[in-house]
Amino acid sequence: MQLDFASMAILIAINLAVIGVALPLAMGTPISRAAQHMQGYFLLQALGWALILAASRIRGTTWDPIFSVAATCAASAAQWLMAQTLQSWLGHHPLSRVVLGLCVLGPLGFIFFIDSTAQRMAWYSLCHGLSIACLGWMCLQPQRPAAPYWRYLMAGCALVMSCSLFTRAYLATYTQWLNAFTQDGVANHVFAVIAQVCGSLVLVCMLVAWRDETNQKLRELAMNDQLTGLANRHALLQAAPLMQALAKRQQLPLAVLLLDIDHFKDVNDQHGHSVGDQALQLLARALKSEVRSDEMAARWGGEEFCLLLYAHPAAVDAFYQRLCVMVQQQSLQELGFALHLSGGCALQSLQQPQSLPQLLQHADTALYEAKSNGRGRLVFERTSIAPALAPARAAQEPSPAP
Ligand SMILES: Nc1nc2c(ncn2[C@@H]2O[C@H](COP(=O)(O)OP(=O)(O)OP(=O)(O)O)[C@@H](O)[C@H]2O)c(=O)[nH]1
Repeated sequence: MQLDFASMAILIAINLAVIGVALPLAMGTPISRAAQHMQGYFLLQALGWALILAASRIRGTTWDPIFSVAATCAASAAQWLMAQTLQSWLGHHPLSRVVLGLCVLGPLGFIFFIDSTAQRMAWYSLCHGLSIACLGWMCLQPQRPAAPYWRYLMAGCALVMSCSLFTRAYLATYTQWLNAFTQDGVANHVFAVIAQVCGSLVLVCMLVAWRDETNQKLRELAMNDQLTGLANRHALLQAAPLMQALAKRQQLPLAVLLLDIDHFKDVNDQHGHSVGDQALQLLARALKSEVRSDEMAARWGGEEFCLLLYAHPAAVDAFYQRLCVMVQQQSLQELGFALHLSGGCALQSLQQPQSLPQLLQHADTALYEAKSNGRGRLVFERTSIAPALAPARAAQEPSPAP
């Protein structure tokens, strides 16, 4: 079966136009600015192929050069839109100016060499190949790190495309083998297929990598507290059943510790809301440095933090003491006054494990008791297995107001 260039060009143009038109259906409307650029890329490429085909049908007439120049303009504009899409994803890159220059020089040189089919083709292929090589380099040297594997694949596609365009420029300049975009024969077919497959692959990679990144960011937003960078309540509630099950299976102690900054309202009132925010961030930093990687610290809400620790009561108590000293020292240094903490703790019974809401309820009751009894202390919930520690902590000095 023989496939002539005209049939192939028609198929490619229809294919690109359909992708361009259907893109909003796949991505959902309204589409982002980057997706609009991508849509423009497909539609302009389709237009470029249609114009090349039209020019080949009217060879020798005055319309031939006009259609041919219009085709190169469409392909160059598509190239520029691809660079724009890439930059929307990976950030602005200085090489984009070079791409813009090549996208302008390509059609200009094409007009300059308009009388020689081989020369104009060689020039345009060279400019196009260089600008695609620049896009490949932009994928390898992004302004911000992102999806390395997808970027390597995109850079590989760009390399294949630019090599095929340089080869085409060479063949057009030094051989009779290939001297027109529309010439029938294997060479042009191969170049057309490479351009379409690699061009589409680059854009698909961009879309998939971008979508993955966005999903990842959304997951992080849903699970993290924006002010402190700690896990949020939702993340803790998700992680807790697994930690409870692990503690039960391995017979580990599991403590639910609620921590609350004392007189935090006064911090805000006396020093301002931004200092209050700094105080929360300071405590979060201390928690991150003290809590082990298999345990969990989350901002429960306001100035209250919830911790899940694999620790016996004595270890929880030691943890609390260490944390209080650290937070007091750091807050004195950084904020000019000392922060004090109250804590309420409930322990999961190894014999009759309670549900997380029950444990939280018990920890909250213990925290309330710590607050009522003067603050600046850790209270264990009464049914927990460390009754001896509660009075010991209760003997502490109540924390002064900041
Ligand atoms: N700066 C800042 N303040 C917050 C934030 N979330 C909650 N707050 C403040 O935290 C304060 C909590 O006040 P209270 O519940 O009365 O607690 P408290 O003053 O610490 O009193 P005790 O807990 O009884 O010692 C309120 O003034 C809230 O406005 C936040 O993200 N940033």
